[in-house]
Amino acid sequence: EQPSAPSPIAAPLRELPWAQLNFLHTTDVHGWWGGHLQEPSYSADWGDYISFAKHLRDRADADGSDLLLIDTGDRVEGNGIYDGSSPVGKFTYDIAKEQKIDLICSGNHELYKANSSNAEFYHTVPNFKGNYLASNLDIYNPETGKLEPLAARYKKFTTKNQGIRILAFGFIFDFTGNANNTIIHTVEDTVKEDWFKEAIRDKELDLILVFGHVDIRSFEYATLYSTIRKARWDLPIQFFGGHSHIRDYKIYDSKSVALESGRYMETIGFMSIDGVRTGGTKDVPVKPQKSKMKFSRRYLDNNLFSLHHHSGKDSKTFPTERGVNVTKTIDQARNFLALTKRYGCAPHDLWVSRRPYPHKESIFSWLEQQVLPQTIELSPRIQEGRKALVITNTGGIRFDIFKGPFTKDTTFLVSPFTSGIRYLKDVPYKSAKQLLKLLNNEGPILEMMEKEGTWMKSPEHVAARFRPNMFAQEPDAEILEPGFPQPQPQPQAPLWDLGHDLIPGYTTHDDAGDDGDDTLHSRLIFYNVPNCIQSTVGFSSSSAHPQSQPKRPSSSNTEHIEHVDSTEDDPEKVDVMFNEFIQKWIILALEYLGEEVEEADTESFRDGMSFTEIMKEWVKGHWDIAGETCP
Ligand SMILES: O=c1ccn([C@@H]2O[C@H](COP(=O)(O)O)[C@@H](O)[C@H]2O)c(=O)[nH]1
Repeated sequence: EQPSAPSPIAAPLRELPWAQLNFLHTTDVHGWWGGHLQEPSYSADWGDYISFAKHLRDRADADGSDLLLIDTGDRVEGNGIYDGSSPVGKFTYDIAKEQKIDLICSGNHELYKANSSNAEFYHTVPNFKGNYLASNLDIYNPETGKLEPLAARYKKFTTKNQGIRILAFGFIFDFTGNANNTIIHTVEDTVKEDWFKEAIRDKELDLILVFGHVDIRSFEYATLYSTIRKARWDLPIQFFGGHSHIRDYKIYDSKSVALESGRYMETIGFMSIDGVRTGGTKDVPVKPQKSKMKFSRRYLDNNLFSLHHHSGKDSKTFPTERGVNVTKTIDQARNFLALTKRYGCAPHDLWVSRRPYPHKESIFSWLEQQVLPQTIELSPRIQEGRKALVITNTGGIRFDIFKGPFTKDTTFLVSPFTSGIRYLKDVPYKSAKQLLKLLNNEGPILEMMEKEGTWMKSPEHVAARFRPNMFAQEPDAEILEPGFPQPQPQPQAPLWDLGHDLIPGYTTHDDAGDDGDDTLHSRLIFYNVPNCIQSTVGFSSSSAHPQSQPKRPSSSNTEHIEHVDSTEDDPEKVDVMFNEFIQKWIILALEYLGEEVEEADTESFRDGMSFTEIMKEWVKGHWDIAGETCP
């Protein structure tokens, strides 16, 4: 782990369900190679993961089983190690490649910008030569300009010890927000391709493995499952997914399941299968597929207490030379980038999902009530007496702020993106004031987003559309102030009786039940958030816009353009300001409201200064307590 990482706290653990064929799975790492330096439960780093995988590979070699490592994309954007270097990603590729990953693919974050997809072409694909798959992804070759698959469409291989013959595909969901140097073929189109149909008809197969940057409860995986199952009624099909940043496990049928392994190096997913047919090796005879196969999953908290336990090692025997070197490389990169440089001191925690919105400890309430209005009120147009509505998407905010030092690192963890704020001058207020509802509630904009698969919320929150019980019910307004709902102790399995005080953390409920997490935790409550929040700037406090602080985000189908109360102080026109990332949706929504606006009418705020920089400036100006100690 990194030198400043907090030590993990001992906790009751469930064992690894080790079997004939085993997998370790990472997804949505988003550059968190250094692990979590403020959270003991997730404080192991990529170097530790390298040591851990080595021990498990040795175990497989010793008992004749197999172990495969999988990563399902979104390795970039979300941490100073990636976003804080110039050019971005300077250290990322060399760190990532030190792990021996058997199957790897791209996520959407590798594809938002041409420079990151080209970096896949130049770095990740060759670094994982033969293991990178791109079943539905093409790139315009930056050397020749020709469109070609980013990597092989599929791969057939035989496992080292058991001789299991595996056909693997590496997909990305039907993403449409990519830069124009890549092309994504929809999954529906891809399964109709001759090469796909031929590949799955291969008779010399023991298992089909579909991994991808795809929500395991999505239409895309449902399509892949039904297509393959129709062709191969009895073959095991193992899915690995990602993108929605959650721990989840789906059972398709008795021979097909899917695992999703969280986000940000918080979780290492473990999966095992027993009863797979073996093609035979010199040590293992040909064995038929068992009529009753066994699939098991475990979500490991990524900390050294867990990793030592599951590898049967201790602090002396765990670190491998390669792992230690990678830990050092990460530390050197962090130092080079001065990620611990302090910009201010956060007076208390601010949460993305662990408090409802609005709430005094919601990161969105902080942005809405402090950062955005206090920044934008200084702009010349507001100083001249104009008013503005400032709208930003909640998905641009990626992580919590903990009480204490707010560093360069924190800046990128919270807001890694480069988009700035843009504005439309003098929009009729009668339309502008309807915007937030249109962006947040069901209606034409949400229908279009669903169709396109582009979202304004964070992936965790988007995932809730397939998982209706994911979030706590909206609490009543009364309980929001002055305190907040306390996590309830959860009745637990017998390990609870060992007398441990359980640490709050993931308590995953999935298709196999409640026993997937390796660490027994007390339950954390998560709350849903709207797509967008809005600040009002330049309004007198008595005429503050009614929608700036929704009491309860509404989900009614008819409310998206309902009448919003007018007051006498209503201006005739306001500036509509918004995060550049949602410009398309702002324009569409205004058009829907009857305004004639187009991209060319928008202007950049403060010469395109990124929202990330804006937040950093605010922290320096408001939370800087030079000389004072910061807890
Ligand atoms: O420039 C950007 C890029 C993305 N977002 C937000 O992130 C999600 C996608 O996140 P994943 O990790 O891929 O699931 C997207 O829906 C946006 O909400 C952004 O705000 N700005």
